[in-house]
Amino acid sequence: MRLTQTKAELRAAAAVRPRAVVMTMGALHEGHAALLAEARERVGPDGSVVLTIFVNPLQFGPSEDFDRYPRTLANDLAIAKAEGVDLVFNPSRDELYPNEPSITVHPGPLADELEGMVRPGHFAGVLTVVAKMLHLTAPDLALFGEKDYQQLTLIREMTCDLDWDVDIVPVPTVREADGLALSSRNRYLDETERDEALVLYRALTAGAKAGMNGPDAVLAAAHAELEAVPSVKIDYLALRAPDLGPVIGPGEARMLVAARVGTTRLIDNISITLR
Ligand SMILES: Nc1ncnc2c1ncn2[C@@H]1O[C@H](COP(=O)(O)OP(=O)(O)OP(=O)(O)O)[C@@H](O)[C@H]1O
Ligand SMILES: CC(C)(CO)[C@@H](O)C(=O)[O-]
Ligand code: BAL
Repeated sequence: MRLTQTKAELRAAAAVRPRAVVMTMGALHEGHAALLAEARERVGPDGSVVLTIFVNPLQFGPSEDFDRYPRTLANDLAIAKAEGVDLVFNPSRDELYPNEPSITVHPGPLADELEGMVRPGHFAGVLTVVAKMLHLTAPDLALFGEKDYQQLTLIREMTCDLDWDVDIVPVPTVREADGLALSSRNRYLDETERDEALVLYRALTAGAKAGMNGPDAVLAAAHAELEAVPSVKIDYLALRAPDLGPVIGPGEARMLVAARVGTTRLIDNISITLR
């Protein structure tokens, strides 16, 4: 496994194909490992898997956790090696953004909803760094977790609308045994908050069980669970079509939730079949 910190080294690295990229902000856990394992499986033993680790300042608001975001490079490299990663790209901020970029990606209206309503400008920052990483790594496929469902949807929109020849592969959310979605931010939670955080998954599964009774019943069931733990502050609970447009009739839908547990903001989502 090679570690590169410069764009020049990355570009010069052997152009083995097929090539898969997994983009992360580091602090790797089993959710990231699942993306890397899927990447390795898809490219086969002769293809290459590239992992990017970069805490992207562009996607954090001024009062968000950029400074305290966990940075655990030695442990990340050990996980990457165990998952058969060929190349890790871990640039510094100055390497990736030598100047404050004057041109950034301008996402469509979905970027102003849900996460975007609470984190204005977040998805412009995400899509800008994803665009840069796609150009720099020139992959055949790029894998993203369904845990960040709106991000995945917007990345698909970007590569489709801009005709980029890259396969965007979704990977299902990896959860703890009790259902909590793995997230680098879980390490901010103390013991009490860790228990409280489980209400997100309880709300989603209660909603999914109510799917046979229609959208209103789904939302009511999920709200009832969330309201039972008033210390958890809801940013949004939404039921959408799989492409995050409005729900239109029976069939597949997505329920998405974001909430604050103490000072930690968590997100999760689930697929729901509406009758
Ligand atoms: N539990 C998970 N299951 C599957 N994929 C995941 C999971 N958690 C993160 N990912 C995916 O890993 C990639 C990198 O995510 P990121 O580095 O932000 O990790 P994270 O755990 O989501 O961190 P954060 O706490 O900031 O949300 C994204 O595609 C994300 O969707
Ligand atoms: C896709 C990403 C690596 C861009 O910084 C980030 O938003 C993340 O980790 O999900
Ligand atoms: N996992 C999405 C990256 C972020 O929260 O900024």
